[in-house]
This record gives sequence, C-alpha cells and structure tokens, in this order.
Amino acid sequence: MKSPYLITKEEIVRIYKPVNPHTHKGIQGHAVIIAGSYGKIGAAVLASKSCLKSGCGLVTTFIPKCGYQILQISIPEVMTVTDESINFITNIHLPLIPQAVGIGPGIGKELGTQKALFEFLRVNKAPLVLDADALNIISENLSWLELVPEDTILTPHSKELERLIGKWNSESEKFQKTIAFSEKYKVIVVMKGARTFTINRNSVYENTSGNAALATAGSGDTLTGILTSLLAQGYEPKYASKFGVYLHGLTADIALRKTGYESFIASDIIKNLGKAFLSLEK
Ligand SMILES: NC(=O)C1=CN([C@@H]2O[C@H](COP(=O)(O)OP(=O)(O)OC[C@H]3O[C@@H](n4cnc5c(N)ncnc54)[C@H](OP(=O)(O)O)[C@@H]3O)[C@@H](O)[C@H]2O)[C@@H](O)CC1
Ligand SMILES: Nc1ncnc2c1ncn2[C@@H]1O[C@H](COP(=O)(O)OP(=O)(O)O)[C@@H](O)[C@H]1O
Ligand SMILES: [Mg+2]
Repeated sequence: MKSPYLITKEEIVRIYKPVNPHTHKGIQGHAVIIAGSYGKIGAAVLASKSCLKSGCGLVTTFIPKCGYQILQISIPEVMTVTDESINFITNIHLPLIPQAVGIGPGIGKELGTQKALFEFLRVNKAPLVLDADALNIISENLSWLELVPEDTILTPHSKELERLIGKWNSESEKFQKTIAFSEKYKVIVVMKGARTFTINRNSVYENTSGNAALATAGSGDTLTGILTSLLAQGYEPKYASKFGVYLHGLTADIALRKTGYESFIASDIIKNLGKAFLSLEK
C-alpha cells in the first residue's frame, strides 16, 4: 500500500466553501437523518443536532414514535417524521425530497427495520451516509450495496468494518480488503478509530485532527450528522468525507483545554462546531 495522504488544515481550508451572504435555508440544503429506536433516541438527537449545526438549512429526522417528544423538545429546530411503529423503524416514508440522507445510528437490527432499510435503499436517490446498524444489517446482505448511490459514505468503527469485510490478519490486509471493498461497491469507507482513514478506491487519506477525548458514546453518531450536512450543502462525497472527519476531530482539539479527556462528551463535539468552522476562515 502507498503511504496515506494526510488530511491537513491547508487542504480543508481549500475545500471549505464559506456561507454566501445571499443564501437562504432552502439553498443551504435539506438533510434527512434516519435514526433511533427505543433506548437509543439519543443517537438520533446527536446526529440531528450535529447535522443542523454543520450548516445545512433544514433537517428532518425520521424516528420511531417513542422518540417524538424527546426529539422535538431536545432540538426544536429539527422537523420530525415518525414511523407507525412505537419502538423501532418499520417503514421509512419521507414527505420531501432530501439533498442528503444519513441512516443507521441507533436503529437496531429488528427484522422490520431490516426490511425498511432495504425498501429505503431501493427508492433512495439522494447522497447517502451509512453508519452503525445500517452497516450491521448490510453486512449480512452485501448485495444491497449495489442499490446505493455511487460514492455513498460508510463510517464503520473497527468492529463494524470487520462485519463488512471479514477478519484480517494484519494492518496491511485490513487496508487491502477495505480498498477492494471500496472499489467493488464504488463507495467511500471512513475507517474510524484512534486514527481515522478515509478510503476512496485505492486512495487512502489519514485524518490529522482529533484525540482520545472522542472515545465517548455518541461520538460517531455526531460524525454521521456532520457528513450528512456537508453532503446536503452540495459538497461532493470525496470532499465531504475528508472535511467531515477533519471538523469532527477539530472540535475535540479545540475543546480539550476546557474539558480534558475525561469530561468531554459527544455534545461537546456539537458545542464546538462553531469554533471549528471559524478556525478555517482565512
Ligand atoms: N446515546 C445513544 O443512543 C447511543 C447509541 N449508540 C448506538 O448503539 C448501537 C451500537 O453501537 P456500538 O458501536 O456501541 O456497538 P457495536 O457495533 O457492537 O460495537 C461495539 C464494539 O465494537 C468494538 N470496537 C472495536 N474497535 C472499536 C472502536 N474503535 N470504536 C468502537 N467500538 C470498537 C468493541 O468491541 P471489543 O473491542 O471490546 O471487542 C465494542 O464493544 C449503534 O446503533 C449506535 O449508533 C451508540 O452510538 C452509543 C450512544
Ligand atoms: N482514541 C481516539 N482518538 C481519536 N478519535 C477517536 C478515538 N476513539 C474514538 N475516536 C473517534 O470517535 C468516533 C467513535 O465512533 P463510534 O464508535 O461509531 O461511536 P458511537 O457509535 O458511540 O457514536 C469515531 O469518529 C472515532 O474515530
Ligand atoms: Mg457508531
């Protein structure tokens, strides 16, 4: 394997498109987050809030009924559409055409949710982020990846990656298998971990921001929201995937002085998104 390209601040500053003063919320993009099940509505809250706080104009979140009040009270800026089922997602129906969709955090693996994911993948045309249980379900149905838009972004942590590509015997085999997977299915794989690598076909990019404070519940759910927001704003997946992981890591680098490693939580990622964007302005 070639040595990875580093995702540096200089490159991200070139990718970053500051907000046009004449824009409006319709132009900023409408993102959809499909997330949550009973006991894991927090994943939907975190993904939705990070999505809205990363610059898209509108966010609609699709959740099972049990999450309705939680979501509306936690984030009044986000619109909510509920499934007919109370505890988990069974039938994804969206009253809009989204500019991007992020699906998977906290959805679980109930049979009804698996069917709903399949039906959704069959009809969806919007740029897509697949995370968490969406990946776990797809691991058992890899042919479903033939349904997703080219350059869909997958964000597995190492266990989820193993479910997708199978076990590896060395680091280099892990990269080889992930590159082959990215090529076969024409997707971008963000291999999350203490070091995060973005694999786009045979190109490997290593993120240079972030620290161990990110090792906390919901940290990946917020990354899904950030990536979905960038896609909804029109960033191409090859740029959104690098920009998103860099911004996500940057929030932890900014927050660390105040929170230390121990008290940093996923909500601190969201809280520091503003400072992260500001630090990219020339
Ligand atoms: N508030 C909420 O609503 C929250 C909801 N959430 C939702 O819960 C669902 C389950 O998600 P999950 O990721 O916790 O479970 P799972 O896929 O079994 O993986 C966990 C196992 O993987 C391993 N592991 C190895 N390397 C790793 C790494 N770098 N990063 C992470 N793990 C790594 C490690 O195993 P070990 O190394 O111990 O063998 C570990 O035991 C999912 O839908 C998610 O969105 C969460 O976001 C939390 C907040
Ligand atoms: N030690 C670490 N250093 C830097 N980043 C980390 C570290 N541990 C975890 N992360 C980052 O935190 C996020 C964790 O994602 P994930 O495991 O999906 O969390 P969750 O499912 O709880 O939301 C990933 O972006 C990962 O790269
Ligand atoms: Mg996760």
